[in-house]
Amino acid sequence: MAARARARLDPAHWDFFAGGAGNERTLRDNEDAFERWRIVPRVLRSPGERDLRTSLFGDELATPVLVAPTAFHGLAHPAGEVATARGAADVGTVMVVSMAATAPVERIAMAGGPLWFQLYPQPDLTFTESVVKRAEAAGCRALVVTVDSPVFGRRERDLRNGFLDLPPGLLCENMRDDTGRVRNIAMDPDLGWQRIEWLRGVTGLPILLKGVLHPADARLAVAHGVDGVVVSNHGGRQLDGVVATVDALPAVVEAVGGRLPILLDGGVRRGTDVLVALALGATAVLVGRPVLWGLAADGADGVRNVLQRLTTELDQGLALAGAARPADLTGDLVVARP
Ligand SMILES: Cc1cc2nc3c(=O)[nH]c(=O)nc-3n(C[C@H](O)[C@H](O)[C@H](O)COP(=O)(O)O)c2cc1C
Ligand SMILES: O=C(O)C(=O)c1ccccc1
Repeated sequence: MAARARARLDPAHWDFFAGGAGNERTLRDNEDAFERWRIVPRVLRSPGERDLRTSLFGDELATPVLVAPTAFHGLAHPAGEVATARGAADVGTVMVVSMAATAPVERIAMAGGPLWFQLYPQPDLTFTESVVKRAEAAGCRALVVTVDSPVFGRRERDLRNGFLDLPPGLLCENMRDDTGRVRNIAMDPDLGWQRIEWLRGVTGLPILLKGVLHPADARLAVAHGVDGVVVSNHGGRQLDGVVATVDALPAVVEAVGGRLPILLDGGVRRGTDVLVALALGATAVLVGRPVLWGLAADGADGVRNVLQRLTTELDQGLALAGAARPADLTGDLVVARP
């Protein structure tokens, strides 16, 4: 799917989607780290018909594979995020809409599937609140607050290509203010826990923090009353050299101690990667680039294909490991390679 996407994309846009920060060590390591885990299956457990349904914040999804928030789907396909949402709706999973989406959240919602909204809290609190209210009104079911981006990462491919902004005709439609002007997305170096508390007062939606890697932050997240954490390094696009997400997961799981659902993204490319993440304590995973490749290659069908394949592989992996449902995936079913 990546090869088909690459053949269709402007090389600078391919680089924007595929690239990471700095030397791209973390980008590579997210995938390589899954390579270091092996499955220790159980036998004679009669897994029977598998059941992949996953409950999150009161909603039931058909699969624990969700769509990660990624910017600028209009660069990948003319129908942009609307096509992505159709693909996700078809498989019965959540699409997390990026604040940097090129389609208005109201139009993305017309695809009919469950949506969450990803937020970069803006220094302008009035505007931030209006974006949150807009996402709520469009029917988004949770708020995913990205906390790994006090400044923008150093994406050297983009610097080399001179890729700075969207081409004419594409805009961050969810950054329109009440005057109709489209604002630039600001990364806020002053973002702190007090802003999470402020957000808590602004919305009744579940709040997830995306970009947690340190167990101490996971404990603080619990203490501040958030509803979930996403173990993520932004797909290696923020700080290069940061720990791979599947390597960071066990300590976060231990710190949270079952008090919140923990999601993971970064490097998930196979159903067996999903299986490993769930066995290590994640409730669900999100996929970023594979969904973009599906979208660029084949629009909504391509997105559906990618999500369906990951789900089918997970289903088969569960059966072969002796598990009927995600909850049966316990830590003893995986081992780190020496
Ligand atoms: C092209 C691209 C754009 C992204 N845009 C956003 C974004 O707008 N907001 C955000 O929180 N994360 C963003 N991310 C990070 C993803 O949500 C996710 O953490 C990452 O892609 C997961 O890794 P994977 O691509 O290996 O699956 C982006 C990632 C990519 C590849
Ligand atoms: O978050 C990102 O990785 C990203 O690529 C992005 C691009 C433009 C605006 C916001 C985020």
